[in-house]
Order: sequence, then structure tokens, then C-alpha cells
Amino acid sequence: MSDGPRIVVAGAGAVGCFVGGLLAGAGHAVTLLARPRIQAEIRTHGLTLTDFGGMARYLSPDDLNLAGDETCLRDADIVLVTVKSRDTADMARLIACHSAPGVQVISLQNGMGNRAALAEHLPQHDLRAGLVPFNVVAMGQGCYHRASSGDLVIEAGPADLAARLSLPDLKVEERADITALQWGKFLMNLNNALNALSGLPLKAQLQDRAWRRLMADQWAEALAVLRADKIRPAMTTPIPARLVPTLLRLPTLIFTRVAATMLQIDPQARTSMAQDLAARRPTEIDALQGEVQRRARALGRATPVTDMVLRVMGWAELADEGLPHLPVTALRAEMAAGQDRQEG
Ligand SMILES: NC(=O)C1=CN([C@@H]2O[C@H](COP(=O)(O)OP(=O)(O)OC[C@H]3O[C@@H](n4cnc5c(N)ncnc54)[C@H](OP(=O)(O)O)[C@@H]3O)[C@@H](O)[C@H]2O)C=CC1
Ligand SMILES: CC(C)(CO)C(=O)C(=O)O
Repeated sequence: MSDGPRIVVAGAGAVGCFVGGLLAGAGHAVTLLARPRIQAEIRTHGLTLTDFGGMARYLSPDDLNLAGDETCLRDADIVLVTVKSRDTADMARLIACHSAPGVQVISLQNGMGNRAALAEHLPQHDLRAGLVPFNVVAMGQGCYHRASSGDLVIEAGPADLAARLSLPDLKVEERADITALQWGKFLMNLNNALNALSGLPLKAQLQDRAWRRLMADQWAEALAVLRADKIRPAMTTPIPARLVPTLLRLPTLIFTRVAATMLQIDPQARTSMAQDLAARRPTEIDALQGEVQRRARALGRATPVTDMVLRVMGWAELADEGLPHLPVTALRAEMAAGQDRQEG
């Protein structure tokens, strides 16, 4: 029995099973609070965790504490929140109901609204924003694969949380500039929608200049909105946010050399939004492109790329047919049509 902190993963899916599984495998006392579907999968197959570098770990169902009932939160010293953004407020209520003030609650989610949504219900908890730079693909049968690299980053605070949670295969870093870093990740996550609409694996999408140009236009548009709103994003990579569009627009031969580290991705990597759309689940588009559009409207700025992505993703979700496999030319055409409609 571990004498370390008791960790509850609140909403174990791709990120939660991967991170929680590695922590459990390293001897931490971890409970995965999961839906019946995920519990059944893990009870049947256990958890297999693999990564791009050849790591492979297996945890049998007996090695894991699975819970479907939120009362497991009563025992938590640390809660890792890994639900999608739309479920954050509900999870915050459950944490408030079942856990004691002072418990550390770390959001390992994309989007910028999660910390505030948690804070509204958890004013006395030790809240930390966090970011997951790597991609986790749910491969089925209890297998979760980390398909790209990077260390977990959490908001700096007391109790040396990063050191307590770091593992050889999962480094955790504390940063005081977490909000700026989250904004940098936010810009990156705007590609989640393009990746989902393309139906392409992330690596193949990045190797296609026409897709990179659209990614660059979307990034530049959103960055201009953030700047107008006095937000200065920071990156966990050496490339500053303002240079990313220039990098993306380079010819493929040069891009693949200059951005070699960006392309260190497994061929099977697909963004979390592509996995949602493929599984016919609602996406996080409102927390990403929706956030850009709301800020732009408040500032009286036009955002033709963002508007188009929101429209097309709305149609794709409504169609409920999985990944639409749209060519980039179709998205460009819809953007032009949208602008014509607005002018006419
Ligand atoms: N996957 C990735 O590669 C990455 C994801 N992220 C971010 O991490 C966050 C989590 O993403 P991801 O792991 O992919 O999401 P998943 O959808 O795979 O996992 C979230 C899980 O939480 C479950 N859930 C929701 N509410 C509850 C509840 N009350 N009790 C128990 N389970 C609950 C969901 O079930 P159900 O669906 O049935 O509601 C789902 O199984 C998102 O913000 C995402 O953007 C960040 C970096 C990479
Ligand atoms: C792929 C990655 C790491 C960056 O877009 C991601 O955050 C996601 O899939 O949601």
C-alpha cells in the first residue's frame, strides 16, 4: 500500500487512463473515476500504455482501482481533472460535494475556461491549471498510446506537486507563466478541428502544405484577436507564437527540415477532437474556435477562418457520420462563400 498522496482521476478517458495508469504503475495510490464503458473495457483487458519511444506497460485489472461512483473523491489528496471542457462544471460540483477544502485539483484539459469553471465551485481548494502537450490515442481494448512528446506542465504553487507526480516516463514541470503557456497551447489546439474535418492523421496533415497554409491563416487570425485583447501567448517550444504561421507556410521540403521536432509524431496520432468526431461524441469546438469568435465579436473584429471552421464543424456534428474527410479546398470554398454571403 502506497503511503504517498491518494490520487483520483476525475473522468478517466484517453488522458486520464494514460496519466493515471502510469502513476498507478509507479506505485501511486490511484483511483480512476470512469464511465461504465471504460470500466468494463479495463476490467476485461487491463490497461496497456505505450508511447512513440517504445515504452510499453501493462496493468492488470487487479492492479487498478476503478470507480463509477463519485464518492471515491472523498479519499482524494489530489484530483486530476480529465473530463472534456463541457463536463468541467459538473465535475467541479462533484468534487465540491465530496472532497475537503485544501485538496489539490489539477486541470489537465484543453481550452481556457476550465480553471475558472473549477474555481467557481472550489474556492477553498488548491487549484492548478495544467497542460498536456502530448497526444493520447485511445486504441481500444484498454490500450492508450502517447503519440507525441512533451512534459506535463502545471501551475506553480505550494507542496512541490511536480516533484511528487513526476515519473521517468512522465515528467511534470511547474510554471508560474501557465496562463501564457495555455494560450500558446490554445492556438495549437485550433488545429484540432481542421485535423478532425480533414480525417487525416496529424502527421499526414502537417506534411501537406495546403493544410498547413490554412492552419497558418487560422493561427494568425486568432493571434491577432488575442493580441487585440492584450493576451500574450507563450510556447513550450523554442518557436515564438508569432513565427508559427511563417513556419507553417514554408514549402514542405524546408518545413520538414526546420520543423523536424514538430513532426516527431507517430503516424497514428489524431487530435482529441478527431477522436470525438469519429466516435460521434460532441466536440470541444466551443471552448476553442468559439472562444476566439466571442472575443473577436466583442472587439468588433472579423474572423472569417474561425467562423468557417465553426460552421463546418457544426454541420459535421449534426450529420453525426463520423469524420467527414473534407479536402482543404472545400473549406477554402466555404470560407469564400461565407464572406460573399456577408458582403451580399
Ligand atoms: N486526447 C488527447 O490527445 C489530449 C486531450 N487533451 C485534453 O484533455 C481533456 C480530456 O481529453 P480526453 O482524455 O481525450 O477525453 P475523453 O473523452 O477520452 O475522456 C474524458 C472521459 O471523462 C468521462 N466523464 C465525463 N464526466 C464524467 C463523470 N462525471 N464521471 C466519470 N467519467 C466522466 C467521459 O465519459 P463520456 O464521454 O461518456 O461523457 C470520458 O470517458 C480534454 O480537455 C482534451 O482536450 C489534451 C491533450 C491531448
Ligand atoms: C494533439 C494535441 C496534443 C495538440 O493538438 C492535443 O492537445 C489534442 O489532441 O487535443
